[in-house]
Amino acid sequence: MVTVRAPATSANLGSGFDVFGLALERPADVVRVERADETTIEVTGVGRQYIPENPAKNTAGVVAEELDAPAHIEIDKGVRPSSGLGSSAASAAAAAVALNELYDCGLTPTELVRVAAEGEAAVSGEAHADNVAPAILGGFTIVTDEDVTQVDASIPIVACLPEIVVSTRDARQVVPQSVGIGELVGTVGDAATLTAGMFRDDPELVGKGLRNNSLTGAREPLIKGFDAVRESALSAGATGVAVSGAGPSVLAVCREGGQGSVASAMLDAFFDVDVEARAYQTSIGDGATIFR
Ligand SMILES: Nc1ncnc2c1ncn2[C@@H]1O[C@H](COP(=O)(O)OP(=O)(O)OP(=O)(O)O)[C@@H](O)[C@H]1O
Ligand SMILES: N[C@@H](CCO)C(=O)O
Repeated sequence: MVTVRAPATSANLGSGFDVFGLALERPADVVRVERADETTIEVTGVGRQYIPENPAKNTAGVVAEELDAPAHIEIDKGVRPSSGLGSSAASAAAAAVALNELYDCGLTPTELVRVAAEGEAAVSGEAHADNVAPAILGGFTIVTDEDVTQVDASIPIVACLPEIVVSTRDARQVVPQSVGIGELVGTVGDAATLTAGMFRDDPELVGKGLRNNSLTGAREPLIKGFDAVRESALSAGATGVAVSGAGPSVLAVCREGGQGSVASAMLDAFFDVDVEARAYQTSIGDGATIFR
């Protein structure tokens, strides 16, 4: 039996649609695998009623099929599904790392990212790896068709999750299919600024890189109260705010020790538009961890 904890993640970060991702210290999924003749899945924890136990429809089951590693898989969900915090990716990442260990497959962490991305494809229709990469590798990650690059980074974060459901599949429909040259130039500038900030552990630069972006910004209207929540977070000291992944979570980058006031400002702003929410005061953290 092997048990793995894989963290929640936040993808896109404004300027890095389908490219950037970061691991959060919390929340996380815990997945336990045991060898079996055929794959079965049991789900407990937050939002379990929305998660299929049919292995063909669960990201962890798809990973078991990809690795040809049948197992009884117990998933304890800490990351709410359809949260924008990489819920489906946390299970896929934890299952990939756990099954690689259980069956001694010998895959490298980067190879496991590609396997876990197939689990994501089963639920969102496309094998984007921007959540599974940080869920496995930790820190800040940059995913392209050819490569996965990981950078250790330490930045304070608030991830505010409202009681709204946005599915990744639906949120991908609102992203524009093309952008103009001016927008492209701005996006490259923001992405480069954010990346420099990650290397320097500099919340000011990372926050600047989250600036409003026409691709990921197209999702803001799907989140009731988004503009007010962003303004409140910035007034409370956040250096930048963006939709987390496909939403509805809202990510705020904070200065050292600034998470408390930013979290409470974001919760108040959601409350003012009658939306219940919870805020994780966290920071960029480690990837999947095996418990022996
Ligand atoms: N193990 C799993 N954990 C969570 N959701 C799963 C799992 N397997 C399948 N799903 C399905 O995936 C969907 C949730 O994935 P989705 O990508 O929409 O949310 P998310 O992972 O929280 O968001 P994002 O990718 O934007 O961060 C739900 O429909 C859920 O039923
Ligand atoms: N890059 C993905 C992340 C969500 O899974 C998207 O924004 O659709």
